[in-house]
Amino acid sequence: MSSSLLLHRSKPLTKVFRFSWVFTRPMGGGPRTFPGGLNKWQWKRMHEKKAKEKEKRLLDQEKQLYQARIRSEIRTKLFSKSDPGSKPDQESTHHTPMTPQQHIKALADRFMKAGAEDLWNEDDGPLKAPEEQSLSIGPTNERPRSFGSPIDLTSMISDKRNLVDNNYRNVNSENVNFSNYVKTRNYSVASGRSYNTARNLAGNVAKTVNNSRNGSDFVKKMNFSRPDKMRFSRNNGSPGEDELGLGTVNKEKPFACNLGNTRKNGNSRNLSEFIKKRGSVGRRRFKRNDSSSSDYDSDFDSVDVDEQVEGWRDVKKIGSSASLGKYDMKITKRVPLKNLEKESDFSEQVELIRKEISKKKLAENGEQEVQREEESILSQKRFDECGISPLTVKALTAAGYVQMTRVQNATLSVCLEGNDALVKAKTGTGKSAAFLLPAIETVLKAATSGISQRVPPIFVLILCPTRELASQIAAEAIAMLKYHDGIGVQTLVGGTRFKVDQKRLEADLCQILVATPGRLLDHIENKSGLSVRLMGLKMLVLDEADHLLDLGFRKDVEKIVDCLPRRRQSIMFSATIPKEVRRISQLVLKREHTYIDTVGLGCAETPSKIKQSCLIAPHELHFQIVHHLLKEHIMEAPDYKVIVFCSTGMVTSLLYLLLREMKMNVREIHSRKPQLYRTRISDEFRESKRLILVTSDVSARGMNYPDVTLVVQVGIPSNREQYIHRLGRTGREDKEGEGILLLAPWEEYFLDDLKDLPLDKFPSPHLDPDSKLQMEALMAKIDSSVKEAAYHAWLGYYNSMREIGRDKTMLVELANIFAESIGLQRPPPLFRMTALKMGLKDIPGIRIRK
Ligand SMILES: Nc1ncnc2c1ncn2[C@@H]1O[C@H](COP(=O)(O)OP(=O)(O)OP(=O)(O)O)[C@@H](O)[C@H]1O
Repeated sequence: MSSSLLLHRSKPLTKVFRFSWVFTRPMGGGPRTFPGGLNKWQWKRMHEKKAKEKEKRLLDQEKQLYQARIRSEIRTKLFSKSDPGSKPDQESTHHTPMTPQQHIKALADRFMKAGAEDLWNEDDGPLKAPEEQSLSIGPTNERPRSFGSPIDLTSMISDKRNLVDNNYRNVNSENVNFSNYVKTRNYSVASGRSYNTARNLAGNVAKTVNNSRNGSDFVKKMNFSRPDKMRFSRNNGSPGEDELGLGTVNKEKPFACNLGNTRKNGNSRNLSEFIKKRGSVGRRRFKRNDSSSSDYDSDFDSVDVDEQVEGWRDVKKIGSSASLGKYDMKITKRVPLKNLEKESDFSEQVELIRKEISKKKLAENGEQEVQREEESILSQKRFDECGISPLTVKALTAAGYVQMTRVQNATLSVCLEGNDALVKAKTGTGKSAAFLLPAIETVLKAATSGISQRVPPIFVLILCPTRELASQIAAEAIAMLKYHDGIGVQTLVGGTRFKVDQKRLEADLCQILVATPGRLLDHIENKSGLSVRLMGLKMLVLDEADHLLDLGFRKDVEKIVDCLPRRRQSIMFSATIPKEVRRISQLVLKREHTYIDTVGLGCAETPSKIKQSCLIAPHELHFQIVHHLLKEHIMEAPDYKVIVFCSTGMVTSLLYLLLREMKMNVREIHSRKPQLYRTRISDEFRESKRLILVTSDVSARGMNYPDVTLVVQVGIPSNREQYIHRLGRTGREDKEGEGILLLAPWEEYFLDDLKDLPLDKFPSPHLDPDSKLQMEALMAKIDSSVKEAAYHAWLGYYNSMREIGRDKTMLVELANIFAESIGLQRPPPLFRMTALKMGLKDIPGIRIRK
């Protein structure tokens, strides 16, 4: 498949149907007038027509898919034969989960209907075999058709025996055998046209037999072995009755077909019988050879070799039709009649085949190249080819960016044209630059428009969910603006002093503002002058768009959007865009926006180079297991860089303290920490190796810490999207990575949400009893206030999970086991109000603070 990029321009309904919805309701009846002033029948006909067109379109698509499949099947066969070292068919093709055969059968099943007749390629030959072309066998065509100079096997043997001997191996190994192919596809024919095929084939046999007195010798000399099964049968040639089971061929010598074996099959009449009835030539010949089945082999083999050698193109055609099995209605045109007309020159033919095969091989290598390109996040396009400012290109080059990533390539032109866009691309594929580049161009364009304004406008507003991410985006923007003068980038995030922000905004240049929604809204609502500056806004960017439209942020985002000018461009980016987000994206985007999905339908949303696995173990063992996993990983990867995600800030803090006690090189980031500390740790982790970061979801999205070797997720993530984003902190920029999800047995249901992702089962680790004791001893050293806070946070987090939150008794039981496992003698009490709000007031096991 070419690029998995999907471009879809959402169009408003009004574009499709520009009708006024006028319904005139007659007494007791349905509407008389339909949209567009159509009457009931016109309306109905219009819909029928549309439905037919749609069906035809779908059929066409399936047809193309089907044909491509056939071609790839043939290719696979060709090269698995040509390359002795290659893997067998099943392995060499990558069509999962269906095997190619299953897929073809499935597609063929769908063509079991009228309309499938036009399935063939143009070059497959005429729809009906012209009368003069068909081989006459049987009462209607008594005389065999003239094929020009018949193939003289005797002379061929004498002249070309060496060549044949030499080339047979090539032909045998490199070419697809018709019969073999037929066998693979379970070829059987169920129509009058298929009967022609039988006649042609039979005639072909007969002709060759007739013209080659030494046919059997020839075959013997070629050392053709007897095939294991070969079956031909037909019923009178009438449509629907005729059945030609073009049987199987010896696997070693695929050109060899055993007519002798055919006769053993009681269900089908064999070819010799068939020929006896239908053609005198065939009858005479087959009678003579009746005593020796190998001769029959020989006779047929020679024809088959002949066919193979004369043009393997026809193999392709035949392959296609054969693959339709009994559903095929157009066998006639598949008969490679014209091949029989020419006198064959073995050497030329073999040469031809060789050329064809090497051409195919080249094409296949090209395909592999394309596949490699598709796997890479980089596109073929360079930044200096995409029409952005040369100064930006210079800065990009200085930062080591030369080629665009695929998402950048896919989105840049759309964004530069001023369209609204919703963009989905895997984690670590360069989405930040994909929106920063058009943002910079927007500023450059707006700045040169020359309208002097009293207050300097902010041209681009970038919203993102976390403070660290805002800083990271601002830093990347500043790097891209390295050679541009007079363009300022600023951040507005929580955790800093409001007044300081305000002064900074007034004093320094700010055409691009990167902000978290809460703090930005504070500034807007405090009438700090920011709203006026935002009235000049040209572009709004939502990074981690799905998260910003989550319940936690949506209200703030809506309020912010309400304060922005309507004439603006809006673009939204994320690695995950669930359906609900697409639906509500019009809170921000114009209805006519472009949806760009570089992940592709049906493809895993996680980077392919991340090894993902899941480990199921009781909650109370989780900390011990994390320690074990870290130890193992550090031994395997000396330059380790690990992120451990915990469900809440306080649990993060507890695990951090415990790992620190265990002498691991560890840091923590979560929302309970002061912003300065968070920034410092974030910067340190970005620069470091051999470091473990224990964090809550504040680091889950967008954070670009290079070369993270392992991500461990402890406990169930809040949803599938969060799992994907956390995991995406590793395996960025096409690098390898590993992710382990650690779940309690009751959390296993979550795996249902990940069933389309390539998760393996992680083997249960052997936990060292000594380390358990050591851990208990160290846990005892940790301040109990931290443990109590962790217990409360744990309870709060899981209480908000629908699945467990409903069963309060169970929840409290599990929470109390957790409390015990972290060394709390008794579960810490809750405030009455808190317990009430959580619905836990009267649940056994919950203690209420007096
Ligand atoms: N054209 C490019 N050439 C080389 N490297 C690039 C290019 N564009 C981006 N990168 C690098 O790719 C890495 C990931 O980029 P970025 O953080 O923008 O990914 P992302 O898609 O936004 O990830 P996430 O979904 O996690 O937010 C960064 O280190 C960035 O420097």
